[in-house]
Amino acid sequence: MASNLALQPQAVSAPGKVFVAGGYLVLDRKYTALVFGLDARIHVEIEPIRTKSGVTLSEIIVRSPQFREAAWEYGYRLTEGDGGIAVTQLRAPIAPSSISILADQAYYSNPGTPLSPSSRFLKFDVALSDAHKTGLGSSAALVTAFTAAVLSYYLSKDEFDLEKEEGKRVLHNLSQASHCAAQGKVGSGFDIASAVYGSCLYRRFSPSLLSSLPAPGAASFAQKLRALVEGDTWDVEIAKAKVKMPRGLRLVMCDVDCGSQTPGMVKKVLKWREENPQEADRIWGSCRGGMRGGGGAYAVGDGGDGDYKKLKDIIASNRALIREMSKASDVPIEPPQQTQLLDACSAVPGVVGGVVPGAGGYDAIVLLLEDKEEVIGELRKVVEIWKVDGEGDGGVTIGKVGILGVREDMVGVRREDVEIYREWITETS
Ligand SMILES: Nc1ncnc2c1ncn2[C@@H]1O[C@H](COP(=O)(O)OP(=O)(O)O)[C@@H](O)[C@H]1O
Ligand SMILES: C[C@@](O)(CCOP(=O)(O)OP(=O)(O)O)CC(=O)O
Repeated sequence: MASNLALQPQAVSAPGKVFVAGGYLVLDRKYTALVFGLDARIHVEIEPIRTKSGVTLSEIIVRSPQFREAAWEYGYRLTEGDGGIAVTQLRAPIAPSSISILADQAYYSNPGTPLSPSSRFLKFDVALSDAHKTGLGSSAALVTAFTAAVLSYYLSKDEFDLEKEEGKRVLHNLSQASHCAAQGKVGSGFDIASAVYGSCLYRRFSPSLLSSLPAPGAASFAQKLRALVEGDTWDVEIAKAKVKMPRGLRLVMCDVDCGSQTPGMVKKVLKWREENPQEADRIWGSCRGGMRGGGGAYAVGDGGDGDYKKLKDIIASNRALIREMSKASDVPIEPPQQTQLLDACSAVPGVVGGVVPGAGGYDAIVLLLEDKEEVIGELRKVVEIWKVDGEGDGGVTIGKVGILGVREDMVGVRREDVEIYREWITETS
């Protein structure tokens, strides 16, 4: 570990995601997912604590200066028996920070104001708990950028280099372990994969890798965690080269206001699969066929004839299978309200098609379309006046639909120039 004198400010950003194909299936290692990274990023800047009085503090202070009262203070100590460094949240209300988190605008739909005319980030006049998230994977991008910033800060370049493949591999594995610990559950981890690598085809790691670790702080935790994240037993498969947006196309995401959230969708789908293995295997097997075609089509484009027929067919048959799975499991993955919206958007000239991203439900859709102003203009006309009459299926009424200011991006985690954040960083008193 570098000596204190050598610690230099570092900054890292990581992208959000949109999950395009393979939802639920990817929870099983037999299947892969197609996930796109987005151009909305979360940034983390880390630097020595600067106190006005010159006093040295043995603390890590984390702040989200875009939000009200968003500062967390931690003390740290080395545990016995190689349990690692234990981090304890402190109660003392000391203000500023050494680690700062800054999120691009598209992560939240709250109105914000720039600190200065050239400011890339907005100040939101709300607490973080009142922020309206747009669901772009803020927690995974945050954990990834945070982990990368901390590793870059405390380790020498020989020990950790974000620009090297090995650095990315260790960052990926450690971020997965941290995100699972923070969320208290093991998802497929597709969001951490896209935060590190950008758009990719993703096959998950075996969940048993993490369940065999001792609890954080318990004897030999540090040593076992290190061996796991640096070793070669981590069996994730990430194929970046297989995913390219066909020339001339782009993704557009729409945020859908709705009065209902459906908790427990994953649990319910997995229960259905357990109770109906034959039906589930048939549907999932067909989805996998579609995924192969889909991944390939995204990679090679559509022969340049401009009508994207092959892609249209793949999207249509994937959606039909998703609806079949929705019906069989009684989970609103692509509920009728979203079918109507997707069909209306897909009928706009220049729109190739669209799906409900990730776990599905009522709150978003993602569309693939020709990257032309007039196509977005026509699409805007359709979504801005979109209204489903009366209460839809399941008692859910869809409200306003908005186009988010994001698009796909191939770039994963990257170092940033610390100067971008200057106006957001304040001294500790
Ligand atoms: N700007 C931010 N600063 C600090 N924490 C944030 C910020 N944005 C999001 N988070 C954290 O990420 C969590 C959101 O995670 P999650 O509910 O999984 O949403 P998402 O679908 O966007 O990943 C929040 O509970 C919050 O703790
Ligand atoms: C069901 C899933 O396969 C995909 C869920 O994708 P979303 O994009 O809906 O996820 P969140 O951002 O966590 O809400 C679960 C998983 O793979 O972990």
